[in-house]
Amino acid sequence: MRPDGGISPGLVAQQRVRQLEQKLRAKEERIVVLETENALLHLKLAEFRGLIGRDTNEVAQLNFVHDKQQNLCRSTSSVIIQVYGAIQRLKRDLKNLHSFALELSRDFQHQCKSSLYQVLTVVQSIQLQNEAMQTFQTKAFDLEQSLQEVNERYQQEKQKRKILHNSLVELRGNIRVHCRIRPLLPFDTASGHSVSQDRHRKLPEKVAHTTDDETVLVKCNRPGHTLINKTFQFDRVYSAAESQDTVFADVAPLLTSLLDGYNVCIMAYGQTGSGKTYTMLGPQSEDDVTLSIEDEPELGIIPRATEEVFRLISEKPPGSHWVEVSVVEVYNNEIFDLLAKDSCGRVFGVKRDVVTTKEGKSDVPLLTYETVENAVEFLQLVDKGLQLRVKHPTLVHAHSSRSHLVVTLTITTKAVSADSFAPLWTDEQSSPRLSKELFCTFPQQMKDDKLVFPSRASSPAQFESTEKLKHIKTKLQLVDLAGSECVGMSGVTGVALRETSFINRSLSALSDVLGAIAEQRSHIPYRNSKLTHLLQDSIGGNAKLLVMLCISPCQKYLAESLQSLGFGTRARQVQRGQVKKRNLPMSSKSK
Ligand SMILES: Nc1ncnc2c1ncn2[C@@H]1O[C@H](COP(=O)(O)OP(=O)(O)OP(=O)(O)O)[C@@H](O)[C@H]1O
Repeated sequence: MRPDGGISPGLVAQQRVRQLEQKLRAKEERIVVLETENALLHLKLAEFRGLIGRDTNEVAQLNFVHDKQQNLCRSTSSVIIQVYGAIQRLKRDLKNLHSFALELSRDFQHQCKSSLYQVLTVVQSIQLQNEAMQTFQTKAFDLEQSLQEVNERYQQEKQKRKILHNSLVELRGNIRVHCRIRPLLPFDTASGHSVSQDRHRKLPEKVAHTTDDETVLVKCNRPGHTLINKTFQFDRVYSAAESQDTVFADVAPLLTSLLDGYNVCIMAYGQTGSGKTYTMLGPQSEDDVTLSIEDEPELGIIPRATEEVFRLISEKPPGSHWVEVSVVEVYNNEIFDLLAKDSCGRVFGVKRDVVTTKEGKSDVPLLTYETVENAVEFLQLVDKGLQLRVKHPTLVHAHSSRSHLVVTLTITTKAVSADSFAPLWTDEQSSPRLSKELFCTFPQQMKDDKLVFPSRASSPAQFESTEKLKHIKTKLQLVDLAGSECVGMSGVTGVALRETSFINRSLSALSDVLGAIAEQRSHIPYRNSKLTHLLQDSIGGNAKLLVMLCISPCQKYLAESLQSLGFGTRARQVQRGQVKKRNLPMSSKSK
């Protein structure tokens, strides 16, 4: 140190060196530290470089991934853009849809409202209808009740009508005689010219007239001859103008009786050409005898009666009745079966015989019976039979029938045993009577199938005879008699004369039978001719007979007309009175 108290420069330099040395040492230490740190940093750098090397790969990979992601992002963006566009469109659609749905919903609401309104209206109208229906138901119930009452009354009235009908028919007698005067016809003039066309020729004189519908007046005043002025009364008289319809209208009630259990016979009697065949069958041309339902206005009693029978049957319980037909002709007192067939099925007339069964009824063994179900089938059968009927020209007309034609409809009625018989007949006034009568009067017959079912192998009646069911048979015999002419008038000789003689004999036998019935003789000579024998069940006794007298109005046939009117008058003498139903044993009468 210096006396002035100041610090020498050496010292200051020393201090300075010491300080610098200290600083150096501190710097060196610092350098060591820094070198250490540097070394460490180098290490770290190396480490980091290593890491960087690794990371560079990773970065490359990441870059790759990044690129990919960017690509992905780009494609995603485009997808997103597309999706966005789609979403926008969807939004628009949704918006449209929404507005459409709104519109729809408004419509729906509107429709709902109107439907509801309609439903309400319908419900209201248904309610009204228901009320009306209830009123109707009440009315219908009332009506049903009154209908039932009316029906009951109708059934009662129907039964009363039946009683009245049968009483009326019974009061009219079991033999009725009607007379039909035919119009003048071309063959009435000698030349055969038409009556209306041949104005210059003198018209044939008419001698037979109707004065009312029950009286025939025959008036003839020829110079040199006795005056004839006679009236004849019959149950009904038809003028020339009266139609087939009118004639049948009076016949039809008998058919009701047929189904009530009576045998019925309708026969046309008269001289040749007087209109018997016309009345019974209808008009027939020379070469064609075919009957047809189409010729309706001209049809005669036989086709009409058959139609009526089928109509009446149709009102009965189904299957309770069936109809069989036989067609025979009685020629020269022989019976010919006009429905018999040869082995080839051709129809030809076969001779048959008529016998009396032990019950006193007439039967024709082996006679052909055909079951028919309607009038058309029936007409076809009758047509076949008519083809075989014997006809010859006479002086009166060209196709005169030389045989008696007998068409028989046998109606079989199914009836169950006595205790259950009534139900089948519930609609018939006569049913209780008939059933009672059948089972009281004919117990033997009901037991004896031979009576109820005569010898017919093919008959359904016979088939069912062993069953509990029993059958009642009634017969409708429709007869077109051969002409009752005088021999001189018909102008026949030889074989034809023989025919005429047989015809007249059988008609005379018929007249005798009616006479015997009229006189209530104990013996009725049915067996004097095949004709009367055949018709035995339908004439007299309990049967109803209608004789249709056919006469010509011409003076030329005066004698024949008077003869026919006489026959009719005789037939009419038959005592009127209660008619018993069919099937009474007739043994005492028919011998
Ligand atoms: N009421 C009538 N109306 C129109 N024509 C009739 C009438 N009656 C008969 N005739 C006609 O007279 C002719 C002779 O009649 P029909 O053949 O019926 O006589 P018939 O009595 O049966 O004769 P026959 O006994 O000879 O067979 C026939 O041409 C027929 O058409």
